[in-house]
Amino acid sequence: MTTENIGFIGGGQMAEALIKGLTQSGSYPAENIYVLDPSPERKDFLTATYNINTIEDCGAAFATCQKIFLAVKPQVMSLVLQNCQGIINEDHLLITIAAGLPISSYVKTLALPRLKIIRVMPNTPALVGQSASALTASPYVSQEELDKVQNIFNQIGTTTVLEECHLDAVTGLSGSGPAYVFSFIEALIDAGVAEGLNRQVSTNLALQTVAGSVELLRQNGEHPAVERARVSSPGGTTIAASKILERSGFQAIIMDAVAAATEKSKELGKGK
Ligand SMILES: NC(=O)C1=CN([C@@H]2O[C@H](COP(=O)(O)OP(=O)(O)OC[C@H]3O[C@@H](n4cnc5c(N)ncnc54)[C@H](OP(=O)(O)O)[C@@H]3O)[C@@H](O)[C@H]2O)C=CC1
Ligand SMILES: O=C(O)[C@@H]1CCC=N1
Repeated sequence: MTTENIGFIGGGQMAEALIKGLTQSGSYPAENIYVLDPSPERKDFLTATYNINTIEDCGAAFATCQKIFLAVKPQVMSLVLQNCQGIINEDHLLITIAAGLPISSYVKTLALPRLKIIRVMPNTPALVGQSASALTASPYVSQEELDKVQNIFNQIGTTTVLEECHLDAVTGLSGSGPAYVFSFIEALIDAGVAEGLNRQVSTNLALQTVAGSVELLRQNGEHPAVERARVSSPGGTTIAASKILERSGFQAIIMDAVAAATEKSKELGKGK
C-alpha cells in the first residue's frame, strides 16, 4: 500500500510539532510530507531538520497532497482560503488545527457546502509523541476518512472525537494547557532555587515530581483530591502549603485561566 502525501499550509510551531512527532516516531515517511510557508528560512530549516519537502503555492499543495493540514493563525485563515478558492473542491480533505474557527466558516469562505473538513485541536507535546488531540468532522467526511486522520494523530499521542461545540473548551484546556503546566513547573524550579537548591537539581526534582504525579494518577485511577490527601500528613508540611494555595484561590485561578482561553477561542470564531 502506498503512503498518501500530506501537506501543511503554514510551517510554524504547531506544524513543526506534528511533523517532528510523525517523522521521528517513524510513523510517517518524511518523503511524503510537504510544507508551504512564506519564509524561505523557515522552509530551509524544516527541510534540513526533518528531510521533508517544500511546496510553493496552494495549487501545487492540492495537486501533490491527498490531505492538507491548515496550520496558519486563525487571523490569516480567510486570506489563505481565498488564495485556495477554485483550487479546493469537495473531493479534497482538509484538516484544520486553527483555534476558534468553526467548520461553518470554512464552508462559507470557500462556498463549498459539501466541504470535507476535520477540525482538530492538538497540542505541542506532539513533538515528543505525547499530544492530546480532539477531533470533529463535517458531515461529508466518511467514517473511513475520519479514522485515517485520527490514526495520524494517534501516532503522536491520544485522540478523542467530540462534537464541535466542545472544541473551544478543548482549546482552553489542552490546546493551551502545556503553557499552564510550563508556568507551574517554572515556578516550582524557581521556588527550589529560592530555597537554596542548585538550579539543575531543582529542575530535575520538579520535572520528576510532575511526571511521577501524572503516572500515579494514571495507574491508581484515583481522583487528584484523594492523592493530595495522601501526601498531606497530619500537622505536616503539605497541609501548610495547601493552606496558602487555598487562600490564594489556586484552583479558581486555573479554572479562570482555562475559561479565558476558551472565551478567546470563541471570540476568534465570532462572525466567521
Ligand atoms: N502553538 C500551539 O501550541 C497550537 C497552535 N494551534 C493552532 O495552530 C495554528 C498555527 O499556530 P502556531 O504554529 O502557534 O503559529 P505560527 O505563527 O508559529 O505558525 C504559523 C505559520 O504560518 C505561516 N504563514 C503565514 N501566512 C501564511 C500563508 N499565507 N501561507 C502559508 N503559511 C503562512 C507563518 O509564517 P510567518 O510567521 O512568516 O507569517 C508561520 O510560519 C494556529 O491556527 C493555532 O491556533 C493549535 C494547537 C496548539
Ligand atoms: O495560543 C493559541 O492561540 C494556540 C491555540 C492553542 C494553543 N496555542
